Amino acid sequence: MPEPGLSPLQSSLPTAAAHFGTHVLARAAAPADTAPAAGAGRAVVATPPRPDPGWIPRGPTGLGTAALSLARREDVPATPEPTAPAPVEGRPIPGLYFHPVPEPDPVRADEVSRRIKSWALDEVQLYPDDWEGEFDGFSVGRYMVACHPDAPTVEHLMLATRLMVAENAVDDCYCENHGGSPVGLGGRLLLAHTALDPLHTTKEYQQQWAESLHADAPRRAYRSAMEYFVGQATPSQADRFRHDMARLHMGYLAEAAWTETDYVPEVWEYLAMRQFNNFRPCPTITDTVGGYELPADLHAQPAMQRVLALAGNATTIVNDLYSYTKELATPGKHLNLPVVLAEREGVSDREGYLKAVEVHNDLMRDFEAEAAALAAACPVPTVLRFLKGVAVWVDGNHYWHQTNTYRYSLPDFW
Ligand SMILES: CC(C)=CCC/C(C)=C(\C)COP(=O)(O)OP(=O)(O)O
Ligand SMILES: [Mg+2]
Repeated sequence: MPEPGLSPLQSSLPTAAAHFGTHVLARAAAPADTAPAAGAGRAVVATPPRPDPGWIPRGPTGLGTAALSLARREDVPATPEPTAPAPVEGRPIPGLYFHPVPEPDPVRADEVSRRIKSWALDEVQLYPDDWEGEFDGFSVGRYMVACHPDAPTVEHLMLATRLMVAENAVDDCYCENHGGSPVGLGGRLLLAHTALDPLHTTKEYQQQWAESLHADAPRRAYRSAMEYFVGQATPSQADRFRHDMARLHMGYLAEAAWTETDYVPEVWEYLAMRQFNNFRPCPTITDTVGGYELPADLHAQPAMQRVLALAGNATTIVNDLYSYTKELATPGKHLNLPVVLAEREGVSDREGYLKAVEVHNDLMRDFEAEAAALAAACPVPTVLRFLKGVAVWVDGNHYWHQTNTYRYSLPDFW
């Protein structure tokens, strides 16, 4: 049984780590530019964050071990005075089960914001001038710093940040409101997917393909972000990511097919589509961003796959809830869980929304229970750290949605 006040994951993971006792590597000193430690508060309602419980295995310490660790200090400019954390804006959805996170380190967030803008403008020519406000309003630096508090350096954070921006560019420009359309989407996605999973063909055609990767902003972004990622990830981490992205693209295609035929899926069908059109590619790179590797066979075990699916689903329904009013305001019917519930179960918009909150909460609780069970059954340090990384990503994702008042606002249902 979980201790009172702790989620099942919180209470079982330290136990599992303690089981490993002397095998767990000593904690490496956190770099000066790191955000608050990964032990975010894990209570149901907003409570002050807990300190790092200290059970997350870090890199080796001691004389001569610095070269073994990716967790080096880094050249992020120090602020002369400690910067007071910005107050959290935006209110959480009433009744939503979530865990508050420590305010992301503003120095890191600013540095990631600076580097990502320079990448977007100078390296991949991502957007025209008049999209700048929207790019800034996305606040991707704060997002990624909140989701990856254990990243050893800003460059590790940049791996996740470039991919996040590229993924959103593909969604916006191919599928949604920046010129996207369901018509012809399959062809566009397939060709963009080759920026992640390269074409191997004859010399004659290889060149044309290579040039195509520079033909539009989504492909330039995918190509470049993947090049950086592959430079840091192991081959199996890169392959894991490609698999998750193929899942994502399949989800986009199902959503587009339903839009084209005006089909409103049954609730379970919608949930199946949203399991693929999903944030999953983001938490599953937590080990690469953290500078370690969850071995492929441990990632592939069915219990881990279930945990990842549940985590991805909870994070994605969070998006459906926070983006509900934004999506209502777009032309045509935008599918999200509250809309599908209201239509398919014949309830009011408000009841559909409130039921979607319950679906989310059940997914979150299942995720936490399954993660705790896996941690107890397989208390390997990389498994424990990875599970923690996924849980922290889930919490950081909620934080970003709640606080991104530029992008999201809540409906008037309470
Ligand atoms: C970052 C990433 C892998 C995104 C893939 C899918 C995606 C864009 C989401 C899960 C977000 O959902 P949605 O398209 O509804 O986004 P907004 O509501 O427009 O923020
Ligand atoms: Mg949405």
